[in-house]
Amino acid sequence: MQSALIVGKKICSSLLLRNWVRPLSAASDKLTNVEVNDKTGFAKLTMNRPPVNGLNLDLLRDLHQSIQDIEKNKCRGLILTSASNTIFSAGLDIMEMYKPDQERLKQFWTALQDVWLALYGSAVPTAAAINGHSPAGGCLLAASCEYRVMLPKYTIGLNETQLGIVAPKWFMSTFRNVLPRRIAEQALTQGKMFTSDEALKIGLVDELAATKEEALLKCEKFFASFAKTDPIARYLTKKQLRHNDIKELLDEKVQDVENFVLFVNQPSVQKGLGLYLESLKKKAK
Ligand SMILES: CCCCCCCCC/C=C/C(=O)SCCNC(=O)CCNC(=O)[C@H](O)C(C)(C)COP(=O)(O)OP(=O)(O)OC[C@H]1O[C@@H](n2cnc3c(N)ncnc32)[C@H](O)[C@@H]1OP(=O)(O)O
Repeated sequence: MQSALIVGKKICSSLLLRNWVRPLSAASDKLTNVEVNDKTGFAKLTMNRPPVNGLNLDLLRDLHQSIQDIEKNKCRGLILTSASNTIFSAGLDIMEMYKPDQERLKQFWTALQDVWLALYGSAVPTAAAINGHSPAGGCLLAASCEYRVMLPKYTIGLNETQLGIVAPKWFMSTFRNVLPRRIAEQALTQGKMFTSDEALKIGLVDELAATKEEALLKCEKFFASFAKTDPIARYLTKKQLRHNDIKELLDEKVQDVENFVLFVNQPSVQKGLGLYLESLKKKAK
């Protein structure tokens, strides 16, 4: 592989002697972990924020950094997955939105925008190995990738309307990029969570796999399908197809943060989030 290491160079080169999988990021306290296969050039980006990979400010910043590192290293594919055995990601960490610190709330939404822009617009081919439940923000991350492989008996979807929340435009365009418009409209208005089988049927995921290992292999097979394409032509094609969605957010990025802050601070929204958090905690008892 041609890529140059940018993080943890010494650790990585010593690892290379005994193992062809090297970590791109060396810090042990990170909420994401990146491993690059030097034979294939494929990077596995693993979210690791127990118990549910709730997307808080720190995880979002970490994800953004990792996506940028993978991109700078000119990896040949990025597979997004989870360290949990049952949850891909529970979506946005509701604690970031409930009784929030106002400055942090802005940073939080900006970090989510940045992750989406980096992942949805990535020059590197992207795939998600969805090895657990994937509601809301978790579904957004998976749907931002170019290919999805899911394990059976989990659920995935943009459930915002069920929480009394309106998904922003760029969540919706991500769904519309994957699903036929009519199905996207129904799914979004119903806030529907799909089982793995249902998700396969409507095309929200591309394949099912029995195990995480099989899911990772299927993602790699997807990357291998580009073997005969020119990487730059491939990227420019993807870029043009996704251009309008990305431009729409870039043009309204600051306004979008303001809309979010205004929305979250509404007393009725705060009340709804509080009740939802309580219901999640009661369920855990
Ligand atoms: C105009 C523009 C306007 C803009 C308008 C604004 C748009 C906002 C868009 C919002 C996007 C989102 O992603 S909103 C987030 C939506 N996410 C969800 O609805 C998922 C909710 N969670 C679940 O369904 C489940 O937890 C699930 C993920 C399946 C895992 O189930 P399990 O039984 O394995 O685990 P649980 O016992 O439920 O959860 C373990 C612990 O994690 C906590 N937990 C679970 N999900 C959590 C979450 N998302 N945030 C915080 N905490 C969470 C639980 O309370 C438990 O806490 P303890 O009891 O303390 O251990």
